[in-house]
Amino acid sequence: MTTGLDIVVQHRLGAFTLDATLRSQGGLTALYGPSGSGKTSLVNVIAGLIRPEAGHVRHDGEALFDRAGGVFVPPHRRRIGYVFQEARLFPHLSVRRNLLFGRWFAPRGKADRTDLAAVLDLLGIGHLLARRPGDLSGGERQRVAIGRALLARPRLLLMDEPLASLDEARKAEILPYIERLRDEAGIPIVYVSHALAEVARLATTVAIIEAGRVTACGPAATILSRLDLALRPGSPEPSSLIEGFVGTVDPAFGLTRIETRAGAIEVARTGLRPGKAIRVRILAGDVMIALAPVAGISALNQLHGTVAEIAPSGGDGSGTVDLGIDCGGERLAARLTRKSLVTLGLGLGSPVVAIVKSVSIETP
Ligand SMILES: Nc1ncnc2c1ncn2[C@@H]1O[C@H](COP(=O)(O)OP(=O)(O)OP(=O)(O)O)[C@@H](O)[C@H]1O
Repeated sequence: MTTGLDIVVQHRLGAFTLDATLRSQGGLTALYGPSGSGKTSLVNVIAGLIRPEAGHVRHDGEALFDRAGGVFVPPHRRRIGYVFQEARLFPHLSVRRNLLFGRWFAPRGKADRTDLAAVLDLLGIGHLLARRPGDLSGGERQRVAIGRALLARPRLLLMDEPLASLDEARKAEILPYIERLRDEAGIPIVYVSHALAEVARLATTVAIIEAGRVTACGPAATILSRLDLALRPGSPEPSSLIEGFVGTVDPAFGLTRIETRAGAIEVARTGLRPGKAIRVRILAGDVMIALAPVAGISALNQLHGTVAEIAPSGGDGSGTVDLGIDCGGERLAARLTRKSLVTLGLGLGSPVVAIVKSVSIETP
């Protein structure tokens, strides 16, 4: 029997197409991607809230959905717990009754008192039983919502940005409980997030979702080392992903201006809708560093910034270094030789001009 999740789905939602393949083995699988990339849709497919046009969803070898085989297990029969962004507790019920409501859905005879005690202990919510949701902090409410889902004895737990509505302090408070859940409860978790730090901390497996497709999926360490949203010094080929929107188009030269916090970036592309949110990727090896703007050069894009990070790109003794350059709040990765670093006299805080040789568009 194949264990874990095995998903191949195609489904249209208006103008959006979900066309995703995902396989993961237990632990915590993070679905990571920008807003609107299809994370929630994929979770809804797993939960059975969306019936895809084609494909299959299998869990531990059992088909929950199989278009060709005519299988569709309804959501309430899937034994899948779902924790949303906001806790969705019943405001008029105590924490205890909210929790027991979850247990009501557990398969008969399987839930007993030990379950409740174990869940209270796991999530540190034993002292809250008599309170009502309105008297809890956001983090406590979320812990109760997780507890309610667990008490239904799910085979799989779906968590869709469960920390998104919490401030930094509350997030920090709840993260250790999610780690415990991952390590101790033995229930596989599918966890949606667009926060890299959260994914890096929690994920066993990472699936990157972009424009409805899973563009990378594998062990967290492998995928995160390829992830370039944050500069990752020492990775094989660091790059930067910069968010912006489509500005003016110059049809005469076939160029489009992308407005970003790092400054305007011209790309050799037309046909992009003005105002559309877009991301550009710049490979570290495509960035040259100068101490002042350079005239008489073919590169169109020169971004002003300061050196915020310097790290050797290979092991010690490597001839190259990776720089993290802060350009108006965006982080640009640049790879240059150690000799250039010394010749230019660069150190942390040095003002520089990043000359960008090539740019690719990430979200067409
Ligand atoms: N019922 C629907 N009809 C038409 N379009 C839809 C429908 N549901 C979702 N979409 C579109 O599908 C795309 C993916 O939405 P989804 O909520 O899955 O993204 P997401 O990655 O979870 O985003 P976020 O991080 O903002 O929650 C979006 O462009 C959304 O507008």
